[in-house]
Amino acid sequence: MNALLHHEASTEKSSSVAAPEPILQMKDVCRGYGSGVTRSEVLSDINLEIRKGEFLAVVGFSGSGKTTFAQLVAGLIQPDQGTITMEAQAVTGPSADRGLVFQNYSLLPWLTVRGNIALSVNAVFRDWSKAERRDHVERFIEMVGLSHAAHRRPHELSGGMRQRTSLARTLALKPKMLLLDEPLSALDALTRSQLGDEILKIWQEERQTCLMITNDVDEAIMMADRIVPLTPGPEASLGPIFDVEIERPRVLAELNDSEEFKSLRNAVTNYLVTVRQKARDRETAASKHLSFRLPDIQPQDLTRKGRLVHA
Ligand SMILES: Nc1ncnc2c1ncn2[C@@H]1O[C@H](COP(=O)(O)OP(=O)(O)OP(=O)(O)O)[C@@H](O)[C@H]1O
Repeated sequence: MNALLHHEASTEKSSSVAAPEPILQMKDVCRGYGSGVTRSEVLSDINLEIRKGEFLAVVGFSGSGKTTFAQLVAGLIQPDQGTITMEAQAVTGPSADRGLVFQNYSLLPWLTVRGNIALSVNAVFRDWSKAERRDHVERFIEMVGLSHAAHRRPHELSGGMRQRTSLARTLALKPKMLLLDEPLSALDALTRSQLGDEILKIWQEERQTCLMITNDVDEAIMMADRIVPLTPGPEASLGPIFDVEIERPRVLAELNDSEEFKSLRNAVTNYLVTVRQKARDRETAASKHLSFRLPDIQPQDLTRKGRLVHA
């Protein structure tokens, strides 16, 4: 496999240079939904260490379990098996330490941009003075470039502006770790790339740990230090980690001509396509062993006189 492929996600064995200490660890995590015959195992044997200060991207196909993964890390749902720890503390519920930005903004429609951000800031930083909180809110509105629209309500904003508001609201809580669950997927290509650049800029300034979930390999390479593919479900697991050693700042227009970028994109995409094909082959092979027993019934001639059914 490709030289950029560093190591298995499940085996964070040390190399000669010590890796930065992990902020979050997932050990043997499994998670499914339902019970009995309707039970489906979504994630299986997830092992991962997220390093302090890094930008890690999890890439997977639609339906593989990416949102389930993000919700587990956020503490919104619990593993059926295995453990998740952040700075040696078990993750047992949501925390202001892990700020989640969803793909569908989740803003309160009756509050303005400023009001949506202030609501969270006031709830979390209760011991701050009013003036401190107000300045803090304004700083984050400015950081995401929304000062001109701070008085507008969500229905008066474009999709990109709503996502910026949602990002500012989460960033303003100063989480140790930022969880981005397909934050750009609902946006058009131009807004997507602009907001992607802004997220990177903020990440570089604030040096928070960032975990982004995406189905877009190019976006992952553009933004991340490391990429982990999520294999197709059911029982999705993590594949090998790919290191992204392309220098920052990365400019998408320039990356398209970069051999390093193309080779990494091929390596990640080929890995995902190959595991998906293997999963499909397994399904096809399994379905061949299924035998259906037809009911023992005699066909009846419904056209016989007196029995013809007219529509
Ligand atoms: N609350 C739930 N109850 C039952 N099944 C669920 C639930 N949430 C997700 N699933 C199932 O788990 C699987 C993975 O869903 P999930 O949303 O985690 O995937 P995803 O990779 O984020 O998908 P997409 O990219 O399409 O948003 C799907 O088959 C989905 O139907």
